[in-house]
Amino acid sequence: MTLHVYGQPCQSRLFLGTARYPSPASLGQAVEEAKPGFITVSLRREAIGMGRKAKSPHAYQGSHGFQGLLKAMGVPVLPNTAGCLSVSEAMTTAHMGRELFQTPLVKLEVIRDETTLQPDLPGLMEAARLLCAEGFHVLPYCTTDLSVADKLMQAGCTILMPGASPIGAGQGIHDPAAMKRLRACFPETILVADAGLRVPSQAAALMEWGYDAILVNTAVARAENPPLMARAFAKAVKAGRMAFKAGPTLEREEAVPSTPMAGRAFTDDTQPWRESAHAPA
Ligand SMILES: CC(=O)[C@@H](O)[C@H](O)COP(=O)(O)O
Repeated sequence: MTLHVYGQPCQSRLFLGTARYPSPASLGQAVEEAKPGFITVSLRREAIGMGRKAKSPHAYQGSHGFQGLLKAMGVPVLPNTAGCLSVSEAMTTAHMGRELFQTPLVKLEVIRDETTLQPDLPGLMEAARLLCAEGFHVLPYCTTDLSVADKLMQAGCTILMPGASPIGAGQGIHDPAAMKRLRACFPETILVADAGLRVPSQAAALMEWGYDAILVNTAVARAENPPLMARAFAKAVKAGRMAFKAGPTLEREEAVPSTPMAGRAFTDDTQPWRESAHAPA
């Protein structure tokens, strides 16, 4: 089943960040290898020749080279508000993204501070409310907090992007139970696991738990061989999704003999083998 992001079909369940690559060629090759569903672009950090406090789309006129590169990749762009420290800054950046890339989509980040890069949750909820009311299609970078998820959904978000661990730190999945709980509590919501992944097995695990997609940047961009790592993540996301659809067996506390009893070669009805909720076809 194809993933749709606010009605837009995705060619892949891997979304790729475009920052911190060693060169434009390396970024281009990584995108070529991963064939991601989206590439996400930080207006504040990526636009060439831009001051950090740029407030007008005209400040991005010097970024034609980078925009040309993005266009050449032929992958839908998801503008993001990475690095925005306030609601107003995130709103301004979202408007610039809409104008530059002609899309209502925005990956919304409102961060508390530049050291931890943790989401400022009250700010995030407020910005999400305002942007959704303006017709933006908002993908909020959030935590696994269930009440925050409720509020973001009430604001009009149909997709959530919970962080697995701090952005750029490569610490993997800090709290697997919380990631699984969010999945279980919001079975109909599109969940894109975001931030902190280091190796493809972590992306595969999240997909096995039923996450709909993965966003990764640093693990690919700062790998020794970014295109190869991009390809590895793409394969892991596919494998994880396939395993989820196949319906993994339950983990058990005790051993269960795998040798069948005489006359019962193909079934063992005394054992529940899977969760009752099955993966979609
Ligand atoms: C580019 C982007 O959106 C990042 O802010 C994102 O959260 C990815 O995090 P990693 O760099 O840890 O993969």
